[in-house]
Amino acid sequence: MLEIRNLCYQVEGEAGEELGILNDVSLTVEDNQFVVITGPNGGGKTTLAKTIMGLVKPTGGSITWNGTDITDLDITSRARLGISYGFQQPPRFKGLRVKDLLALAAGSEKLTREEGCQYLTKVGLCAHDYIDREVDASLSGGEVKRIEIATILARKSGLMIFDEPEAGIDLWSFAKLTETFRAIHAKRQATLIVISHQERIINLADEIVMIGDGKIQKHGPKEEIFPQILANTTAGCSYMTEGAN
Ligand SMILES: Nc1ncnc2c1ncn2[C@@H]1O[C@H](COP(=O)(O)OP(=O)(O)OP(=O)(O)O)[C@@H](O)[C@H]1O
Repeated sequence: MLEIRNLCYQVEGEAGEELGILNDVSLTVEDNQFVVITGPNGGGKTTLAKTIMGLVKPTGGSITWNGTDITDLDITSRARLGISYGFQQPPRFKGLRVKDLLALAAGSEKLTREEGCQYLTKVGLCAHDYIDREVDASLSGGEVKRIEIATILARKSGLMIFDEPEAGIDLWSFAKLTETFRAIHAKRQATLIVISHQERIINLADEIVMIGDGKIQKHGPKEEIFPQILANTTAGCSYMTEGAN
């Protein structure tokens, strides 16, 4: 179980003022739940994901994973406890091949070529074309992104966090990816936290968390929250509700 209590992340603005990026965020995610975090741009979604992963150090509050307080643990220690994060803009590693990256992710388990290929297939990549390729600048953004998602799957983490996995991915690969998320969830293999604006991903969720202005604006079962979000997309904007005229 993931327990986030009163999490705050404040930074100093250009004029020396305090900016609250996350403001008193509390959230409990039960094991093997599929939670989608959504909300307006700049609301604080990525920052929240990064605090869970250990890439951003909160200025207040606590994060507990399966009873262990991980608030002050570094990213490596959190990864050892089974927490994985997929970047919005994944890094590339010169000299490393896709199969090496997947084997590194799988850790102590020996990863066969066939298993490596299966992970690539799950993210919509034609496995035999990619397994021996170097993870360098010759790969497109969408290819790198899918390879990174494949490494997260190979890690078999207890908590997988994906930041906008749909970004830069074509429709066919996206369909394959949503099917992979659905299958992980159906087998209750991991807790999934996915930052997304995509209806197809939101539809897979057990729960939706809507974040705006660094706060949780809404949180509840998909059946309850999703209709509210859809109804609110035009609220407050007279141009969208009344037309341009
Ligand atoms: N270190 C920082 N210093 C100043 N501002 C920051 C810092 N980190 C984040 N922000 C600001 O905090 C806000 C939240 O950023 P974050 O990336 O978490 O939003 P998001 O909800 O993931 O947005 P998007 O949907 O556009 O990806 C943004 O306005 C961002 O510019």
